[in-house]
Amino acid sequence: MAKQYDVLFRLLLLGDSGVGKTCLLCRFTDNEFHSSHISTIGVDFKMKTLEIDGIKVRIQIWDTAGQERYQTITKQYYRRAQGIFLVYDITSERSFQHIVKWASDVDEYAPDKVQKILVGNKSDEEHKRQVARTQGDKLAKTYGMDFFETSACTNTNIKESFTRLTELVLQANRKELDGLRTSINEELNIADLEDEEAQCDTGPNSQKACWC
Ligand SMILES: Nc1nc2c(ncn2[C@@H]2O[C@H](COP(=O)(O)OP(=O)(O)OP(=O)(O)O)[C@@H](O)[C@H]2O)c(=O)[nH]1
Repeated sequence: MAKQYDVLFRLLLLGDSGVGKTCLLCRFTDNEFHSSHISTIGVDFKMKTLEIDGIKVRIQIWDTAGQERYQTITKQYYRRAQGIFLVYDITSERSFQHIVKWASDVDEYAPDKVQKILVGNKSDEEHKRQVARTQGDKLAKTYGMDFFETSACTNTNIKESFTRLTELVLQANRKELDGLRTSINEELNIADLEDEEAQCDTGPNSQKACWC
């Protein structure tokens, strides 16, 4: 049976309760949007496979509870993440201010190599905006992160932001990736040889054409 994926990465969604982490995930994996807010309890995850540069990347995306009371549990998931979304809600100045706290938790608990991007969600709610796009841009630059304004509601920049973080994780794991490419190529070469051998064995002029 063909391999379903070449590499597996873990991504984590962090941010205050209600910024839309679960909705971002549901939109990305199932193309669904729920208007009700049912707070995540602890952590939950969903999977999706993306193909980047010919590599099938399986991503396991962990959705964490934004509520303070679950922080002890959720922090245990930081250290196994290769990529992190820091999410705020563009209609909540408070959720934007808290990004500093989320980022400092990431510095403390996640691996040094972890890749991060900043996401300002609910961009469809322009009339309620409290955080200017330039503020998001500026903060992202301070941290050296990419920045996306998204809407899980209108499906804006969802695929783009998940793909971008996955690309960054792939780049950061380039060494392992090159090893993977070699083994993929070796597998392909072996498969080619096997095909050739099969043709030699079964071809009509196998005695004449075959050198093996
Ligand atoms: N208008 C709008 N509403 C959104 C968007 N994303 C999420 N919401 C709404 O915001 C509320 C909270 O969304 P959730 O995805 O449950 O938030 P969360 O960050 O996972 O919350 P916790 O699990 O408590 O940490 C829900 O009522 C969603 O429908 C969006 O892009 N636009």
